[in-house]
Amino acid sequence: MSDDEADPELLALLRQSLGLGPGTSTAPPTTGVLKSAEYIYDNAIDVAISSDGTRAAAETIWALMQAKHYSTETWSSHELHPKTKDEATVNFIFTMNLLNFSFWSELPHDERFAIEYRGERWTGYWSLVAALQRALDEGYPITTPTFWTDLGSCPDSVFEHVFRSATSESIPLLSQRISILREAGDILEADFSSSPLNIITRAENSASRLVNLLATHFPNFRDTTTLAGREVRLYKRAQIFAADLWACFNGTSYGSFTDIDNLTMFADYRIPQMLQGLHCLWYSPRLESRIARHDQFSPGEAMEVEIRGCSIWCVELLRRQIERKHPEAKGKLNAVLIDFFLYDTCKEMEKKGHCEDMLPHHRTRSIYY
Ligand SMILES: Nc1nc2c(c(CN[C@H]3C=C[C@H](O)[C@@H]3O)cn2[C@@H]2O[C@H](COP(=O)(O)O)[C@@H](O)[C@H]2O)c(=O)[nH]1
Repeated sequence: MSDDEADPELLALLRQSLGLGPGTSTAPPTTGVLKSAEYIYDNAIDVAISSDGTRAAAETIWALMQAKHYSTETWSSHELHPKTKDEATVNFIFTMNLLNFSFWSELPHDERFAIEYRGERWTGYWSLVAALQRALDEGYPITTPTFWTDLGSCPDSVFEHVFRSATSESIPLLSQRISILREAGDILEADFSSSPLNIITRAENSASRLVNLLATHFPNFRDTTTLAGREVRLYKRAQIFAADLWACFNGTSYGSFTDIDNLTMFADYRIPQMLQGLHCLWYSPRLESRIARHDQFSPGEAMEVEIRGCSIWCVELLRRQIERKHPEAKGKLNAVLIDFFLYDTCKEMEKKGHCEDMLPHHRTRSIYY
């Protein structure tokens, strides 16, 4: 394991004691996520990857991405995503990715947690983005880290107001979301002068180093678990933070990374559903029946880890397959764009009711995704 794959926390302490800067390692930094994904795939029992399914899906995905001219520009085209290319948007993206987890609901669509904003009801990930935009419109500096730790101007009731639902269902894990913001505010003050920009600067244009810095300093980004006795890293929100910056800033300014292609797919609960629906992922009958009956999977149980890890590895195989068949894709395609494309496509299909006949996504209540 390269020293950037050693335990990031231990490494940071070691560097500090040696008086070295955080980014002094010579080896190109890696996060260890892709290696973890391959290990999970090699040891999985209830999840497998279909080579026929992956080959077919690679063609479909590439054709559709081409037809849609899918690129980093797509990120800013979403109505609710911030449009200015400045520090305020960096803070918005950081806040969003501290909270970008677990929106799923067992209630019927019109009863589930929703945020009313600009005359529309937003659910899922978009409910989070809408809540943050609405709070800013209402004058709450919700994307300013020093606000999160100011109990005088930001008691819990402010967060309850910011995330107030248009239905009787509250946002899932509200108390955890509040704790995450308060803790992140304290850590930012202690280690980064209360500015998320300073984390990006310290990453020295390396997306991997940015991911490792988040995992080292912020427990809520430390999305790791074990499988068959070995620690595995998934780092879903830490990676998507770097990816959102890259896409929002079109690979320039605060989104300029020399190693963006080292990021993997983000192990959430939507993309695995798409990969299974595209016949890339195969689930064992016992796993499929648990998902079909909306069983809750505990964070870290083998089946849940296998779904997440094999999804990451499957997108890596999709990327390799596309580049094998379409050499022109080299340098234009990476796991981030495939992931973003699959997420957006899944949401478009859901809007048209095309997800009804797909196996549901798996249910895990977790702050990590
Ligand atoms: N792998 C992956 N997971 C993603 C996203 C996004 C949104 N990304 C935006 C940025 C660029 C894209 O173009 C999207 O516009 C949210 N999620 C995750 O999904 C879950 C929410 O699902 P639902 O409840 O159905 O909205 C939850 O775990 C959330 O963390 C993604 O892109 N990739």
